[in-house]
Amino acid sequence: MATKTGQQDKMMKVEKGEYGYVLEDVPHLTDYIPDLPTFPNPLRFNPAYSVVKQYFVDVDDTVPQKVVVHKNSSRGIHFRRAGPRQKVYFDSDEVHACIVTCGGLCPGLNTVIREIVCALYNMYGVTKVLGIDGGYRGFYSKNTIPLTPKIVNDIHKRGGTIIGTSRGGHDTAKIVDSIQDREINQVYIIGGDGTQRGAAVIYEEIRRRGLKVAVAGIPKTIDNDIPVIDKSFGFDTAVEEAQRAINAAHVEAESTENGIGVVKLMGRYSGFIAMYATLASRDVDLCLIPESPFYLDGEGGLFEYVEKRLKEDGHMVIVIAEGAGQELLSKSTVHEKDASGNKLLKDVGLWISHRIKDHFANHKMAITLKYIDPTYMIRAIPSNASDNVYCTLLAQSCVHGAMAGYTGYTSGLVNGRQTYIPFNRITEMQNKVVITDRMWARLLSSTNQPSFLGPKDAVEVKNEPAPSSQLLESENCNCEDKAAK
Ligand SMILES: Nc1ncnc2c1ncn2[C@@H]1O[C@H](COP(=O)(O)OP(=O)(O)O)[C@@H](O)[C@H]1O
Ligand SMILES: O=P(O)(O)OC[C@H]1O[C@](O)(COP(=O)(O)O)[C@@H](O)[C@@H]1O
Ligand SMILES: [Mg+2]
Repeated sequence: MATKTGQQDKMMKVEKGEYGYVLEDVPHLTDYIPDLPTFPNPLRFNPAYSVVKQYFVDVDDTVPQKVVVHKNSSRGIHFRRAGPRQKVYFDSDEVHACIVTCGGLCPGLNTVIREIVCALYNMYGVTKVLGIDGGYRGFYSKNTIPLTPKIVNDIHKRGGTIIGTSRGGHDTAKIVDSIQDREINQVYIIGGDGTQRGAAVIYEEIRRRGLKVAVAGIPKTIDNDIPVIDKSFGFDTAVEEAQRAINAAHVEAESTENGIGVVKLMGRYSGFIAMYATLASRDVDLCLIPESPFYLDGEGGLFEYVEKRLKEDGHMVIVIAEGAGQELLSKSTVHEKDASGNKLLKDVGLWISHRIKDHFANHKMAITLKYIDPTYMIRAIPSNASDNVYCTLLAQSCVHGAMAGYTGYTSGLVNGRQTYIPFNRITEMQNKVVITDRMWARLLSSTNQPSFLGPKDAVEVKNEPAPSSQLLESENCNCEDKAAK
């Protein structure tokens, strides 16, 4: 995985305070363009917002990364609180914004686009907003789409992204040339870990050229593998939609003798969708994710467990994340890659279905197995009600930040508060299910599945340093170690 570039290291803004307080701050246009003029925030006169007490965020407001503390804990890492500021660094007439969506689809993309456009128009009186057609490469190879509140009015009811998306094709110099040529001064970039890495280098190049252009990211991925943030938008919608496939698998399985329903869900490197869909459903007997290796044959293996379940219940449901068990499918360490450099996966759902069928055929036990692959159906849909609200807050926070002159940040929810997070914190690692955490233990206890760990493996896994995961209890978060450094 790519990590911090030398440039990013140099540009990190870290401020320390009393009792171990650390602010991992985001860049501001005035860091490299001194004496920029400021303007009073037009929201002062907005009838909807002017009645709110303390509507503007205090310049010193920050949000802690870790909220579970002990009496003597140090205060730890904080991020700048998102929201409107008293002063803005762009005159409304001067703003020329653009929006781009990159990477795989995710429910809520259209809602985020809609709400960025509406926030710019309705809150800040901005009237020039462009959609970049088809992801990063659209900056230099395609036409743009003018975006107005009228054009985006109904788009949140549709899946996908009205401005298109793509993988690959990131040429930083050409993208920044295009931003300069079109006189764009606010760039809103919606995408996952790859996209945010791309945004970080675009920001660096813009800063190198000394341009007054704010670069703001909004994290997107249904895999929910972006670190630091509580969860990514669209994740809830995807988990909800996955229930339909699991229900179908359960109905098919329990309607026949020794019925097995297998459902494959997305999750390239992390099993959050599979884990949450399983926990929500209660009909799942076995959930397999990339973070938890498993084996098929012998004592404590998958076949033994399937046989036990069939003998006890007469049917079972298996949920498998697409990235699970890839090492069993192919011993090769050379993988095909997509245009963005992501590993292309083999179909583990089909593979496991065949292996289970072969096993029971060899053991002369009749089973009926149905394999359901709803992969793209759970992401090519509009976002649900709660994701819609979440997308709105993310989009508005992102716009407030750019208007206030912040740049080089991703907007994200941290412990229920909107924040601005420096790009490097989003791109330096990936969020994963922690299999020594309580959430995975809850799953094991709800499915009754084996952990596939012998006593020796269990001790080893327990002793491994735990990666940080915002969806999980914070004692497994390694943020404190970082703050202490
Ligand atoms: N390390 C990187 N540096 C610059 N651009 C990148 C990097 N990784 C990915 N990108 C660009 O980001 C875009 C989306 O990346 P991708 O991995 O497909 O999706 P996601 O952002 O959802 O993870 C692509 O256009 C890709 O070229
Ligand atoms: O077929 P595609 O479009 O490459 O998408 C497949 C991948 O997209 C994802 O849904 C999410 O990936 P990104 O977050 O990188 O966009 C993965 O779970 C899945 O492996
Ligand atoms: Mg990705």
